[in-house]
Amino acid sequence: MPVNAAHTALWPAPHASGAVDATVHVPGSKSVTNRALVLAALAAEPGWLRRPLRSRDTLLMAGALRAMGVGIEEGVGPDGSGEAWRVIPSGLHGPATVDVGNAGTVMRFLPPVAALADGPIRFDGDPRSYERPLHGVIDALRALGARIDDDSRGALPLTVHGSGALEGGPVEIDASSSSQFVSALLLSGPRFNQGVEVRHTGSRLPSMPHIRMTVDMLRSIGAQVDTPESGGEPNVWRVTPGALLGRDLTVEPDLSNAQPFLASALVTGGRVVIPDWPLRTTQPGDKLREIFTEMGGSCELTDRGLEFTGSGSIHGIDVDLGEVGELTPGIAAVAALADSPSTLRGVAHLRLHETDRLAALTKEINELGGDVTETADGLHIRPRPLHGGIFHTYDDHRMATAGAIIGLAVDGVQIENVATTAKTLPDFPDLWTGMLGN
Ligand SMILES: O=C(O)C1=C[C@@H](OP(=O)(O)O)[C@@H](O)[C@H](O)C1
Ligand SMILES: C=C(OP(=O)(O)O)C(=O)O
Repeated sequence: MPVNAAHTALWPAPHASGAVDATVHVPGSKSVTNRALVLAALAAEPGWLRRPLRSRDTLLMAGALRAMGVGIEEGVGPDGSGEAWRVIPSGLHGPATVDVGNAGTVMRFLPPVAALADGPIRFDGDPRSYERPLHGVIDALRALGARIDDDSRGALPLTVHGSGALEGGPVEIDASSSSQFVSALLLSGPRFNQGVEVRHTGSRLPSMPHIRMTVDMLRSIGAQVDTPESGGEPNVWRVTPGALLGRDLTVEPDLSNAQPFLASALVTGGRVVIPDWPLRTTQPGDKLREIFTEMGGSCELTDRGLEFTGSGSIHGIDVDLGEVGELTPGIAAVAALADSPSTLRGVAHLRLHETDRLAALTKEINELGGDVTETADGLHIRPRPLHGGIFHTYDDHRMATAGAIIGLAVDGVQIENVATTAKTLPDFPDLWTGMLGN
């Protein structure tokens, strides 16, 4: 289908005729896959990545690393089980061009990698990528010794003129608009001559679980990282220079992408099982066990995975989502169907995500008859009877899945450009209809 046709195409969101009862195998985590690719590319020896997510964001990451000289080959993991990528590090080099699409992980994690390459690396992406904050990464890299041409905009497009090495050392950044600034500098930190010491100077720091994920994954391949949680100063992370090991890593299912499926149990009073739900994880989606329980469900971790059951009632919630911002669209969709109002707080930075998510959720839910108002840092949602209509998605995968959740309970919801779910979950329409038994 030509791109424009895909954009305007309408997908009739399936209406649930009864309680769902399904097992849904959710593909791998975007955040884990893209960190694992970067770390494997910076390692001193080849590594394996099993069950990687294959979606627009991760294929862009793999393509960008390949363009800088890294080998990423299709294969079968060392124990013969499952599809895998074998990542073979090499001397990183330019000239190369990186398409970041609208992937925050690609646009933020790769400029520090490019600073370690020999030669110019040009970064460009979707129109929205020009509007997403990148100044924290650009300013920090300059302070650490990199040369970057960005036409003084502090944003994409830009060129990193890598010289094969970066001095590194201490740097201050304000990461209140994205935790990915911190993760980006830490991920490449072991390869900087002096390592890196990142001090966050802003007020809030969103998405702490994603920073913990960065630290955990760095440690698991041999990096030494000091953090506020390991007895260091508040808001300071320090990575010691050193070689990274090649690892054999199996990617966990994407728990944020499990959200619409769990929501379907809440909305229909049904039951959904997500196999391979990790017992211990840094993924923010794990918080759904608590949030969706408070909203009316119950869950149990068993040998089969996470078994989540809806009670038939959905309750409103008052919650700070600053740590788990990417869950906001799905929670807002469920809240619009609840039996009492909700207040979602702590997510002002969502205005700079794939789209302005606070504005988009307000407009789209209200156009279906809802009563949502934006606050300085979130949403007030007062449930009202909703009706069918077009749910616009603004090239935002999580808007599409939020619309699908509402469509379960409201007849006649049509999702514009459901194909945008390919950013992190290309199988979404099939998994959704499969779950509903269609
Ligand atoms: O590091 C990561 O993998 C992510 C961090 C978060 O970004 P922000 O801190 O910009 O919200 C999150 O919303 C995004 O989906 C993935
Ligand atoms: C904010 C998100 O993505 P990105 O990695 O592009 O920031 C998201 O997936 O919800």
